[in-house]
Amino acid sequence: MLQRYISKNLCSKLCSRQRNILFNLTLQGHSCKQCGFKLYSSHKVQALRNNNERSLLHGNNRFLLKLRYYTSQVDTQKKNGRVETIKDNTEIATSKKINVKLKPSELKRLLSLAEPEKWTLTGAIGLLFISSSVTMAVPFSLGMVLDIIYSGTNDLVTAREKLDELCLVLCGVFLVGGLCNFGRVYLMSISGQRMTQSLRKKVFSSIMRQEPAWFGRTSTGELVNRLSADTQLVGRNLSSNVSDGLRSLFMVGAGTGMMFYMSPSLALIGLCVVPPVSMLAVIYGRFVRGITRQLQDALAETSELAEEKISNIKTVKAFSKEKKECESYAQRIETLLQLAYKESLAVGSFYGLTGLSGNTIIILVLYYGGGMVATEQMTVGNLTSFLLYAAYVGISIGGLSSFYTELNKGMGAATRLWELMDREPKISTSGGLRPKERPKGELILENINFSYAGAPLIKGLTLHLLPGKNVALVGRSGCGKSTIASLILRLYDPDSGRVLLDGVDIRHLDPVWLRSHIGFVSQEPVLFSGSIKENILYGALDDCETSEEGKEAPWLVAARAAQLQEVAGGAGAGAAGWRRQVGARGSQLSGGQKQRVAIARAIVKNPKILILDEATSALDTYSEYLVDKALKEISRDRTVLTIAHRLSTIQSADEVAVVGDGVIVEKGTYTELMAKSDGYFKELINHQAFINSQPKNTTDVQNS
Ligand SMILES: Nc1ncnc2c1ncn2[C@@H]1O[C@H](COP(=O)(O)OP(=O)(O)OP(=O)(O)O)[C@@H](O)[C@H]1O
Repeated sequence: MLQRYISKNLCSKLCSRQRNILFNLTLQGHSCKQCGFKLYSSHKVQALRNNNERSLLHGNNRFLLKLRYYTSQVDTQKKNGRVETIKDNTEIATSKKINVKLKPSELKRLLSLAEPEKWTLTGAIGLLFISSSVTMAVPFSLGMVLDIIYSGTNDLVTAREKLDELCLVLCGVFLVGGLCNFGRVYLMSISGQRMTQSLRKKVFSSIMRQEPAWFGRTSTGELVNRLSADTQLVGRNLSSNVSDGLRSLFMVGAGTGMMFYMSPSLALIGLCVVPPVSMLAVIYGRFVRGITRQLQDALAETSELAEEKISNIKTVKAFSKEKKECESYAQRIETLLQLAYKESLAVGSFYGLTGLSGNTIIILVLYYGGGMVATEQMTVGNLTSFLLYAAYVGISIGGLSSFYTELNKGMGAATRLWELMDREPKISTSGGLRPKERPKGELILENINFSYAGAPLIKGLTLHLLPGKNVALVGRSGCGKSTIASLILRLYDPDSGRVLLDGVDIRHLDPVWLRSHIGFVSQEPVLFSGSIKENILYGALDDCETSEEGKEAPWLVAARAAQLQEVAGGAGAGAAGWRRQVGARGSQLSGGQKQRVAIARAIVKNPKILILDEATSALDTYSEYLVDKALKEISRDRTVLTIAHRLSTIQSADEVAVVGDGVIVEKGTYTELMAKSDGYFKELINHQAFINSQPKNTTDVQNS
């Protein structure tokens, strides 16, 4: 069953991606029920291209699958345009079994989340006990009323007076009970909301802390799902669910106590159904925890698909893939539905059985209790009270089962959150040296080796960047130019070798300090929803919004340097112009306009080092001329690394460094490199000149 689960799920996950890369999986398996796919130990299966970690849950066991591949093999496939048989030693896969049984320490950790709300929760629990006591007083009072009525007393006036008195007291008690109930629900609800929001903040900051490589392996849908659904489930568990559970527990305890008080023998008969129900609850709880985890995983995959396709709707439409996307979504929903069916079956059976046991208690009490009334061992009032207590106990056992179900769902969600919150990033967000002086800006990449997911890309690269100099980094597409920029920004750490800033290994520097001195314009600039001004200020340090007397504010200087006046409404652009909204991901701006906002955002903090990854590629010739002029101006006294394809950008650099096969193959001025008769750079430029001279006949659709 377990093995079938793994093969079935893994297979459906892998099949859905349809990538032609093969993996060896060190897993035993049976046939996939859906497609008949067989998974044996060391069997080759179609798998994802990127390094991939998947966790699959069955019952109490989570399986962590680590899938890896070597890029060299992928490249071979790409070049030949067909799938090749991959040698056995080219892929590695491991599986690790992690037990996720509900442990007392985890329950304690779950409860510790409620620590900041302890006083509100204590108040709510106090109110809960009062309101529950009031509820538990009902059967007893009813019994008393009945006994007054059936007492056979001839003194009707006395009976009437007793009845009036009792009903008046009961009215007051019930009013207090109602108020307490309101207070309990209100306090529990607000503390639940507060716990959810605080958990969301913690989880979000854990996500923000992680290094970029981790994001490459983790789906956005899953993260969003953890942030929204899992946190809510945990928050609700610690408030409303605990409240309802405590109420049920109190009612079961008090009800059972009263039953024993009124008739121990009848109580024993009535409660004989409790032990089997409890055992059933334990088995059921384990099942629910497992299925919740699977459901949340499936939901995350579904959200990821929806998020990716909706945010790239123009590409979907341009290729008329609406129908295909709807089908893929429906397929994921179907998987979700199958899991939901399983859950519904389990929940339905459990609720049905607990309801049945509640009713069995009542029938047993009626049967034996009726006999006791007939033999005058019990009064009618006592039997009625007893019956009501039995009914309350029955209903509350149902309530306890629902509490247990929710608790297990909450534990499933909490373990997912802890995985995230406990993860220590490989590159910390802050901490390390923060030199007082501004850096000079001398950068040395020393014998750098770097690989993505075990696939070597940079192989012993050395590069020296001097302050005040502009170095153009050129090379074929995919040779690793952007990766070099990422290494300088310390988005990744090299496998070996060092990146030195003014002679200090950047791994010893505070990443916040380091990045505050680097301005970066990426190849595909990403803007955030908000105004032009807000987007520029996103790159600012502190005081870039305000200006010194008689001077323009730094953000405005940056905006003008990046030729943004026209985007904000012309030369005399006023405050309203700079408040122009850019839309989600900058969708209301053209590619070139987005690039200019990104340039302004990079230079607003007056960085010592400037990395421009094809920063002017989306600009028209005139804007490029203007921005280039501005960039030249602001490049003075800075270390500039320009990743460039355009000839004009390369020609204007002080030095050109050519990347090939993971190292710098050539270095020199443009003229020097072009003077080499059989140089790599010369061939590259000649090839590019040939391509540029060909008529363009393809159009790519950009999601702008
Ligand atoms: N996060 C990643 N995970 C795995 N592989 C990656 C990742 N990012 C880039 N790569 C791979 O690394 C190689 C180098 O990528 P990079 O973006 O550095 O190249 P580039 O020289 O800047 O390319 P281009 O000129 O086309 O922008 C490519 O083969 C790419 O597929």
